[in-house]
Amino acid sequence: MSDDLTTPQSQGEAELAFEGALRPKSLGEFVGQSKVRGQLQLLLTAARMQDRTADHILLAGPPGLGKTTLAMIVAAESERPLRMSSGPAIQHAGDLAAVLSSLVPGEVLFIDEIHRMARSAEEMLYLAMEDFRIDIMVGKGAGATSIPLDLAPFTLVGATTRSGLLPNPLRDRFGFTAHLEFYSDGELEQVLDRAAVLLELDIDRESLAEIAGRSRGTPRIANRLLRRVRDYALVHTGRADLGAVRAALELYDVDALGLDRLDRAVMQTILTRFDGGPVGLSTLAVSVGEEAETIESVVEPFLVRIGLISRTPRGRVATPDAWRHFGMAPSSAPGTTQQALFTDRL
Ligand SMILES: Nc1ncnc2c1ncn2[C@@H]1O[C@H](COP(=O)(O)OP(=O)(O)OP(=O)(O)O)[C@@H](O)[C@H]1O
Ligand SMILES: [Mg+2]
Repeated sequence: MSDDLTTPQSQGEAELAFEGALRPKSLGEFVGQSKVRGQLQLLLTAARMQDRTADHILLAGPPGLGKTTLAMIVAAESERPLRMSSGPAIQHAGDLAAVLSSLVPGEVLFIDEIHRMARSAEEMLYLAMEDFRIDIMVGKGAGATSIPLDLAPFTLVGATTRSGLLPNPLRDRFGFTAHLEFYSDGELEQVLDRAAVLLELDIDRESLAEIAGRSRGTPRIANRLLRRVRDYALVHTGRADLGAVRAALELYDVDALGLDRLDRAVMQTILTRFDGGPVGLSTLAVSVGEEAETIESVVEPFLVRIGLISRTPRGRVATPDAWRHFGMAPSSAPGTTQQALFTDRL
């Protein structure tokens, strides 16, 4: 991925430390996602009333919307210890067996990017989730035997940016799937307001609204832009006002809609190379030199949400708003790029 200010993925250690400091610690502090919050609250309260471990929870949604934060909150609210792992770290069933067999009763196990776990581990996880038991294979070939091992009851919290990639048997074993949505500008203002207090930054409402509007519906980006505005105020203007916000965001190429370089590259490609579309996902990915997965899970959901592209059975199409935002007019001779039109992977 690029290192643009508006990529929703986390960028390095400094940002991780910063995120840790700003992470809400309870459901009450968690801004927005009111539906998901209500659903989680009920599930956790019921478990607590019966003094049992909560059902397994799957958190699905684009990067930076609060999946890791919610996993930590689940553990904190249920007053249980939290173990953190991730799909890429579980490349063999043995990796998972080691984690599962060392859990203490009631522990919350967070597996980030769960769609990237090894297949063999996935199968072990089915049994573990359902019966709190795993079968450990010993030996090879005809002499191989499986030894059953009982596990302490645990709550699995899985996070994924690609819930479509999860096999059905795994998805079905979660008691609840939370689909996180992009945040409204008003909600992002609340996120920023809270962050400004924690950063001891004096900033007015108008400025917060301006940052919120350019944050791609994503708290991680909102917080990152706020940091750059803080820098700008420190170095140049002495205070974080609308002038500082506009100048800082212009300096970092964040446009009025919060589009970043990759968003713009995708839009320009659809508009100019493909005459507004329709164009298929993999053709688009090749054209902008980015992986189809990134386009599909990071770029496209946001562009669809703000109404710049729509998905049709024949591929991605630019909307009239898109032509307007980029100051272009639809080509008067549609079909001139027909030979470049593919409708793969709709
Ligand atoms: N609802 C929220 N209220 C306040 N701050 C939030 C909220 N959601 C996320 N944040 C902030 O955004 C940052 C990123 O959130 P988080 O790390 O939980 O995202 P994520 O969904 O796990 O992203 P990824 O898919 O990249 O792992 C957090 O550090 C936190 O400061
Ligand atoms: Mg995360």
